[in-house]
Amino acid sequence: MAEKLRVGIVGASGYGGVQLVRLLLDHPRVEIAYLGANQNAGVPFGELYPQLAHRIDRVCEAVELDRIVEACSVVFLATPNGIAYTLAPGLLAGGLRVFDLSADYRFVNLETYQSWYGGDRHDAAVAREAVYGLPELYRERIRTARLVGCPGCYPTASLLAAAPLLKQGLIDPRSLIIDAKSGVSGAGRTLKTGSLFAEADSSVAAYSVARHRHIPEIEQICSDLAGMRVQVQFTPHLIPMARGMLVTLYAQLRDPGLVSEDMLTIYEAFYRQASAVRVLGSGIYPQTKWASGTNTCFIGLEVDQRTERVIVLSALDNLVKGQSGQAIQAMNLTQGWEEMLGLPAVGFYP
Ligand SMILES: NC(=O)C1=CN([C@@H]2O[C@H](COP(=O)(O)OP(=O)(O)OC[C@H]3O[C@@H](n4cnc5c(N)ncnc54)[C@H](OP(=O)(O)O)[C@@H]3O)[C@@H](O)[C@H]2O)C=CC1
Ligand SMILES: CC(=O)N[C@@H](CCC(=O)OP(=O)(O)O)C(=O)O
Repeated sequence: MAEKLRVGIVGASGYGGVQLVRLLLDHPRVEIAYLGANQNAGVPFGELYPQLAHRIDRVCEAVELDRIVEACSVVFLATPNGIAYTLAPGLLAGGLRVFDLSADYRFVNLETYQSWYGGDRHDAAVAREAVYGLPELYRERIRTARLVGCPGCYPTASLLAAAPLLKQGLIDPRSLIIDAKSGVSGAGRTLKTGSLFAEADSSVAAYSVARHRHIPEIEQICSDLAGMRVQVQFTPHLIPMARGMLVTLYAQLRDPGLVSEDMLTIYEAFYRQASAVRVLGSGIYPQTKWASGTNTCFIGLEVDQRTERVIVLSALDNLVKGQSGQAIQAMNLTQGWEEMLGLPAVGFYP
């Protein structure tokens, strides 16, 4: 049996971190060699997450570059925006492969990043090397990447819903409207008033309307797919559940003669090789519950012949296909392993 790949997780104490631990503990080809945290540095992981204490006996360490380079061949950065770009240059120089779960390495243009996220960046050469980590769209580039900027939940659910339409020129790209709903874990484990039970329970609300930070990221990839500049209307909502995401996308068809069955055939062909995407049959619309705990994105659609619009629905688990699972899927590709190795495809349902 080949030696196991030594992987590290920076931000192990957060929601993304604990998902990575959960999934990597059951991955047959890796061993967890390092866990890093910030305020929780020095705390045994099993104390933070007693439900995993019987599976992993590691302390969350302070984030020190030399220690990570010495311990690992691959590292996942599950940290808030603005941390990865301080670490990735040193980790790459130390010979590691880096999978960043934050937004730091998702942008081709660093000025776009800085105008939406702020920060003072001096890592342009490293950023140029980064590959956008959505395997369904950039599989071949990911295979050879040393640095992968993994997309988060909203861009993943939105782009998987939109990609066949844009790539094949089926819609007027200016008509794209994306309505998205996220469970509260999307906001991370850090304390925030909006994530309190009394705020989020029994209530639904939109936020960051017309100014959410995922707009430029979604537009960047939509433009790449369409071969022209695309602007989208994107509205996120917080809904009272712990995990899960549902996107409803609307767009005006170029050919009003297309019916739902034609469109389903197009989507099925587009995602035939994509083991993390399931295109549902006619009249079946996805539920977040089906995707819970899995690295699968479920897609359903309908053409409304009255309005000449297509409506595409996509559901995923924000913490798995929308975050940690996606990063592991990218790691599998860089190692030449089966893309879904170690990743659950069957949900908890109900
Ligand atoms: N939650 C989600 O659904 C998704 C999140 N993402 C992205 O993934 C990343 C992680 O998100 P999430 O897991 O939700 O976040 P959490 O808030 O749950 O966890 C953040 C983690 O980062 C650590 N951290 C904070 N500051 C530093 C620092 N200065 N140096 C090193 N580590 C630090 C924290 O350590 P400590 O606890 O010790 O302070 C903690 O482990 C974010 O960039 C987020 O945008 C992407 C897709 C979906
Ligand atoms: C509910 C909630 O607060 N969600 C987060 C999405 C987190 C995420 O996915 O962030 P990145 O893709 O940028 O890493 C938000 O709206 O900012």
